[in-house]
Amino acid sequence: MSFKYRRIVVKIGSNVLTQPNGLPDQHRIAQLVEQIVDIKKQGIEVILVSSGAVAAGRSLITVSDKYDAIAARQLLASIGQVKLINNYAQLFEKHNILCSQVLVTTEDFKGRQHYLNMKNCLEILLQHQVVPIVNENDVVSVTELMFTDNDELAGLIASMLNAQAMIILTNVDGIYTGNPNDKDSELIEEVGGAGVNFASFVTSGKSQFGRGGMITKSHMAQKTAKLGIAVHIANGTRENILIDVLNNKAAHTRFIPDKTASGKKKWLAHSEKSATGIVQINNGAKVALASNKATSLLPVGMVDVLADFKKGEIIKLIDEQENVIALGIAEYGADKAKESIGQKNQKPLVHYDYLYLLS
Ligand SMILES: Nc1ncnc2c1ncn2[C@@H]1O[C@H](COP(=O)(O)OP(=O)(O)O)[C@@H](O)[C@H]1O
Ligand SMILES: N[C@@H](CCC(=O)OP(=O)(O)O)C(=O)O
Repeated sequence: MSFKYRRIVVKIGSNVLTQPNGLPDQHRIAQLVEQIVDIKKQGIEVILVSSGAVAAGRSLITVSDKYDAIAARQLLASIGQVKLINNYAQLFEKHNILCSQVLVTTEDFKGRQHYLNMKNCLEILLQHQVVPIVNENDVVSVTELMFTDNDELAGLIASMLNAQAMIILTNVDGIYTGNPNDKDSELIEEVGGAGVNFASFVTSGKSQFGRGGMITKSHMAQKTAKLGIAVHIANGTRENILIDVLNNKAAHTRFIPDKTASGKKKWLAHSEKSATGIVQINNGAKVALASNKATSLLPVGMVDVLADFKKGEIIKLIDEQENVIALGIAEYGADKAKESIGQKNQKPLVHYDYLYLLS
């Protein structure tokens, strides 16, 4: 059996692109480009999310310890991104394929209009047979503006573009039941549904040049699969890995996708950082929202408005224990919401179509 996808996001981690001595692994990068070209020839659209700017920068310049970590990262990424993208451009050119550079920050995903601008940009590149190569704009994104890592960015891009699958290439075969170097650890080949507690067996250890580690990768994979996108975590250091994953011939970890969520719900799923308002709901409302029925949030289930919001803004719904349980778009502003707290027969504050449950 092979997986039939029309559009995929491929994320390549720094370790896959870099040799242990810190220099770019030209041979491997060339082989990955060749596989992407083959996949494109099969009529599958590919968006590449590539890490490696900081690692490439490190191979070109030495930064003294006296500079703070953020400044050093800005310097390395600014120099390294040029090398990284040049490398890709030359390799794709050999196959008469154009690639493009798309550098983003978390700000580019906030606000529906900005989000749609970004989506249009990537769509027009794909319509012109270009391979977009996306990376975080590490030069300007500092601390609070940063993505957790490029796995988060890849999940956002896959959701934004309604991809059917996301392939995350790292330096191990997938998620193991323990430390991957431990002989008792086994590769988990399939993850279905929510509720797996990755923290119980995935250690916080990272590969030499990685940023997030396997825990954030697992959470992001689970979140993405919940939106209806299949996620494959596989070993990018193995020959022919992309083709083998698509033909289901490589041992790796696959997250089985849920039912496909709508575009609005996919956007909401990644919008927690853009939420303005906070509304507390009672237990009855929490149970009703979590049921399989398409339920909107009615004022009768509201307990309090803890942070103000305007009509059309994203709000967080929290339960009585103050856990965030959902994100939604407010049908009206905080003033009107406060007036209708606990009342029956009122217009829903969040319509089901604009509601995303976090668990
Ligand atoms: N249970 C586990 N299964 C697989 N990898 C794990 C596990 N626990 C920790 N890891 C570590 O996670 C690393 C991969 O994550 P990361 O460093 O973020 O890679 P990348 O640079 O590809 O994003 C592996 O090299 C491995 O050392
Ligand atoms: N944007 C950074 C990479 C950040 C990142 O998430 O790295 P990785 O964990 O190797 O995927 C860079 O290009 O160096």
